[in-house]
Amino acid sequence: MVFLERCLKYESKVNPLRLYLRNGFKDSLRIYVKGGAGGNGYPKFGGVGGQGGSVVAVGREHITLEDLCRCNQSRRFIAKNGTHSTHNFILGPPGESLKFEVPLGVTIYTDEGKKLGEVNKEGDEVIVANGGKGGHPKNGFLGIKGQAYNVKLDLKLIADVGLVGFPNAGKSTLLKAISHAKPKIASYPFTTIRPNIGIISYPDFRQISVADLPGLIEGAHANRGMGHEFLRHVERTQLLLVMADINGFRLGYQYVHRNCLDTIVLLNKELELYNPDLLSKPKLMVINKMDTVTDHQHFHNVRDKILNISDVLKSYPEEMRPEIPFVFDDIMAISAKESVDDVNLLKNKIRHLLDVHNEIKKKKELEEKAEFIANLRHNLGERGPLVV
Ligand SMILES: Nc1nc2c(ncn2[C@@H]2O[C@H](COP(=O)(O)OP(=O)(O)OP(=O)(O)O)[C@@H](O)[C@H]2O)c(=O)[nH]1
Ligand SMILES: [Mg+2]
Repeated sequence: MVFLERCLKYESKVNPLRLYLRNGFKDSLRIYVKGGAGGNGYPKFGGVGGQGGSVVAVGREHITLEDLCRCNQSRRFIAKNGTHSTHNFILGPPGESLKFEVPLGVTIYTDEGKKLGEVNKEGDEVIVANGGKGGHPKNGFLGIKGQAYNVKLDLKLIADVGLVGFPNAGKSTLLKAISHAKPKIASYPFTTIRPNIGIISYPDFRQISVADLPGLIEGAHANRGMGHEFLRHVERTQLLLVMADINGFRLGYQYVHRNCLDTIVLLNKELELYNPDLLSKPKLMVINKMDTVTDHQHFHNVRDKILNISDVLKSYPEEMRPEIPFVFDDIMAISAKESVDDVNLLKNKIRHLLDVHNEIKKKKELEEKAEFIANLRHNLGERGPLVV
């Protein structure tokens, strides 16, 4: 713990999302946890043993799963046993709990897949293994063992914006253009093999984090390609930025060429198959590589079709057709590589959309609260006034 505190002091001035860039990216970790055993009771005086300590995960902003490995290389987290009851201490003191720090966005599962809890905010605590009860008259004065098992820490990034698209669409190129991130960029598919995070910094010091994910291909839901397993990282983003290449995509010569609209329909289908809730998020459509086409009418055609997607989908085979069609907040045409103006416009659009949706969310929460209070008042009124 002391070492961890030292690590944290050193890291405390660094933006937590930047830590992922520096430390590489680990999004899953298996550890062993063991709650302390309860202390034995003292039959002669009816003494009760101390409760065993628990193992508790605590959410901390400035930490990564790599830090956790570095600070506890054995990956064993064991709490202290409760003290036996004696003639001096009829009630045995409880064992000390072991608290360890985990990054925000971690969900903890047992090997059987049971979810123990989520850590989403600074200071959130999840009891990962309970300590055993102390021995007392009803259990024959024998302390009970604490829970002991392996658990998996699954990290979902908490970025503001998630970049999704087919491979080669230019997602990493965009991330590089809007932030100081240095993702690998190349003209072949699947250049990005793990999520990258970049921070957009605005002149008024506002910062917005963007997660660039490996490209998705059709059939991703059936584990084709590698994008699917990373989709969980967009589950907690507030805005989805869907990116498509105006020229479409072809995985290789043995595969069919998908035009720009096809790739958007296929992305729609893949996101829906992964988790339909993703489709209710605010979404921005960005058509990239506009510098490669001379005729902008092509973009307008694609945009018109996206706006009429329900009709357009009728012409697609059933297996490609999503049930919940994309509805975008806006559709933009850019050249991530060649146009600084386009990139700046996009940066401002991202900020604007996040602000608008946050306002809507806040308003909705206030309305729900007001409705709850109104219902409460109504119910109390029916039962007559409260007498205190
Ligand atoms: N002409 C042009 N080329 C672009 C543009 N944006 C990206 N590219 C090129 O497209 C290729 C793929 O770009 P990436 O940024 O690696 O694409 P990606 O979507 O991150 O690809 P994956 O990581 O494989 O999913 C690279 O050769 C880029 O230079 C653009 O606006 N115009
Ligand atoms: Mg990439």
